Amino acid sequence: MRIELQQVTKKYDTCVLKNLNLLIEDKKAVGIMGASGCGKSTLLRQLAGIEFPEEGTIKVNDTVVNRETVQAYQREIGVVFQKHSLFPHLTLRKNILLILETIKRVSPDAAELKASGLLDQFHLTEQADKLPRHVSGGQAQRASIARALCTEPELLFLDEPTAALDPILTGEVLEAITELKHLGKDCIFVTHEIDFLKKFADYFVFMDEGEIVEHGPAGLLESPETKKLAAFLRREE
Ligand SMILES: Nc1ncnc2c1ncn2[C@@H]1O[C@H](COP(=O)(O)OP(=O)(O)OP(=O)(O)O)[C@@H](O)[C@H]1O
Repeated sequence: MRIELQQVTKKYDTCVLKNLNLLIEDKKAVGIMGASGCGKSTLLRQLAGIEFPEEGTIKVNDTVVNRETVQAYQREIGVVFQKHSLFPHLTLRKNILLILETIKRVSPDAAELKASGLLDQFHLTEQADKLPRHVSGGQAQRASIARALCTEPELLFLDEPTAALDPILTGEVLEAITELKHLGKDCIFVTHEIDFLKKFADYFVFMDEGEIVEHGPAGLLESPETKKLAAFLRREE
């Protein structure tokens, strides 16, 4: 994937992203890390076109992400949030079928086949016909990942997908995320799971108070240049 940020500024009550500049090329899995409240999820939302910055330009692969391009762009990406975003009144299977039939406009038979394949891949066959509230948080989150994949996006955004889970379910979901790599999907991943990130990501972005303090490939975590990143990594150990 290729990500380019030029002078990106996002304000709510205060300035949350402060003049971000970044160029990442030819990476498969980018991890965004930093202390709570530093702006990681806000950056991810701008990259996914869920919100737009007040200033600056965001380019992901060949698309300048803005209000004009966002509709087509969002058909090409998948997003998984902290808490699963499944429709509560639909079974796991129907959550996937709905997306396939309405967004991808595939025939009911083809949709059934695709949904069953994805549910099987994420070890959810036994839960396929249950409602989200009748499965575990980890299973629901795995179903969210399966649903995000059903439109066959090349690029997936994951915003702390394990934040709401206990350690066992976290392990389960992280395993499912590892699958994404085998599937050849590009991922942009916000997480507190630094150990997992070390194994998963091939590029790291470290943020602090709305700024990108350091970014680079794996060596970044072994020999941080700034005291801020060194301190952050010590705290996370
Ligand atoms: N919709 C919003 N309206 C107002 N302020 C917001 C909004 N979303 C985020 N913020 C504020 O922006 C700052 C950055 O939040 P963000 O969620 O991006 O941080 P984060 O690094 O992802 O944090 P965490 O790791 O705790 O999820 C915080 O101070 C937060 O309170």
